[in-house]
Parts: sequence; C-alpha cells; structure tokens
Amino acid sequence: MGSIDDLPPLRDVIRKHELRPKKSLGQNFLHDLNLTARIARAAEPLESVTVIEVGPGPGGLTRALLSLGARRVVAIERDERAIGALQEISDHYPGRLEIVSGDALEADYNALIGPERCRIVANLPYNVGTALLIQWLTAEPWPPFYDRMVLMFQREVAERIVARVGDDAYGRLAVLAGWRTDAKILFDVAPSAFVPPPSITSSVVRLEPRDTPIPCDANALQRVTEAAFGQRRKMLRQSLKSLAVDTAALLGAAGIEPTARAEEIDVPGFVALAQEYVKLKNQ
Ligand SMILES: C[S@@+](CC[C@H](N)C(=O)[O-])C[C@H]1O[C@@H](n2cnc3c(N)ncnc32)[C@H](O)[C@@H]1O
Repeated sequence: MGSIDDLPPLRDVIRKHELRPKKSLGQNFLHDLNLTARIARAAEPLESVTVIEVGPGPGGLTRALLSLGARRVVAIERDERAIGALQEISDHYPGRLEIVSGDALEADYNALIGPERCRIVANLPYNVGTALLIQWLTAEPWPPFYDRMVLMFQREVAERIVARVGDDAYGRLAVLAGWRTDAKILFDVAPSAFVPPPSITSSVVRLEPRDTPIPCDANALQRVTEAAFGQRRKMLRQSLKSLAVDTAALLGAAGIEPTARAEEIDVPGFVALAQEYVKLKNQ
C-alpha cells in the first residue's frame, strides 16, 4: 500500500472506526492510496477547485484529493459511522474538508458549493450511482454547477454511459450523457482493489459538460427515451404509444421513420423527438 500523507493506512482507519462494509449502502472500500491518487489525478488540476465527493466512506479518495491540492472538498456521506474517520482527515487538512452527513440524492448542490462551479469526484455506491448521474445530467440551469465529473461505476454501467448508436450498450443513459456531456472511460479497476471485492470489474469515467448542447427539455428527453428503450425491439410507432400523443405526427415532425427502432436513433434524433413531444403536449 502506498502512502500519500502521514495519516494511518486505510486498513487501520477502517478497523479503528469499525467500518464493516454494509451492502445496503453499496460499500466497497478502496484500500490502496496509490489507486485513489490515480482517480484523483483524473480530476486535476485541483488547486483552485472545490470538489464534491459523494460517499467518502473511510476517506481514501478524500485523502488523495486533498493531498493533490484540492482547495476544498465537500464530502457527502450517508453512513454516520464514517464521520469520525473523516473528522480525522479534516483535522489533518484544517479548513479544507467539509463533511456533510446525509443522502447525496437529497443534497442541494448549489447551496453546498456557492456561486463557483465545482468538480464531482466519487467512487459511487452502486445502488444509487445511476440515479445520481441522471440527476446531475438533468441539472438546471445548464451549464451546470460542475465543470467535470470523474466517477467510478461498475464496468457495465460505464459502457452504458459512453455507448454510441449501434453499440449493444446504447440506451437511455447513453442518450442523456451524450446529449449534454462528452463521456469517456479512463481505466478499469479490478475487483481485487476493493474490500469486499465486487463480483465484476469497475471503470472510472470522465464526463465533461458541453457548453451548448442542443436545446431540449430534460424531462421530455427522459420520457421519450424511457418509452423508446422500454420496448427497444419494437418499432418506434409502437413503443412511443405510451407517450399519449399522436405517434405518427411526432415521428413525422422529428423526421424519423415510423418503422425505426430505438437503437437506431442517434442523440440528435432523440433530441428532435423530445422537442416535438413538448410541442404536441402543449397543443
Ligand atoms: C463504493 S463506497 C466508496 C467509499 C470510498 N469513497 C472508497 O472509495 O473507498 C460508497 C460510499 O457511498 C456511501 N453512500 C451510499 N449511499 C449514499 C447516499 N445516498 N448518499 C451519500 N453517500 C452514500 C456509502 O456509505 C459508502 O461510503
């Protein structure tokens, strides 16, 4: 295990604070500070940056972010057992770590960071990772409260985020991510890096918000992609019926063949469908 600061090794921190991993909180802890530093480096430069970290747990990634110079880390953790460990890190880096005890799904990010944009860096709990990402991708106003996200997901989820039309993993998540961000898988992390080891490989993904995505209502895009990919093997003239608008008019106005299937429609195609859906709904 490498050391990036003179705080105790993570294994000792976990033992001292009795942080026995809980499945219900998606807890798979990283023990190797060299690895947490590699994740943090993907968010560099950090010097003048406020980082939001979701789920710091015993603080391996938190320590890496602080040792690499993040001006301020706001760490949101749901497990109260971790607060003592985080407090020790805060004492080591006075004034730079703000610990928020609570649920990241309920957090008011704008209020937490103030007027400046932040960077989101996290080894996300697998049970709420996708929900958090969708929240951040559909944030308003846009450009959003963050300037970059560096996030760890299960490999299968990472593939769904970066997929392009024609890929097996292409679906709702890829459309939302592709609409508003440029997303890339940076590297994989083997199950053996975690305690307890998950059954599958994880991947670190970088998402950079586009300054000017094609204008579109995020809720409408979610509705349209949900309907289309909910029945992905059906033709759109059938799968979009659940939207309760005139499907032929919708597809015609968006310039999409009624016999096409969701997996054949690229991101601009879905944006066009969402724009026309809003118009038809408001008629
Ligand atoms: C995969 S672990 C990562 C822990 C640590 N960052 C690491 O890399 O070792 C996920 C963390 O998210 C926390 N967590 C789970 N659900 C959460 C939620 N809704 N809001 C905030 N934190 C949450 C868990 O308690 C756990 O500490």
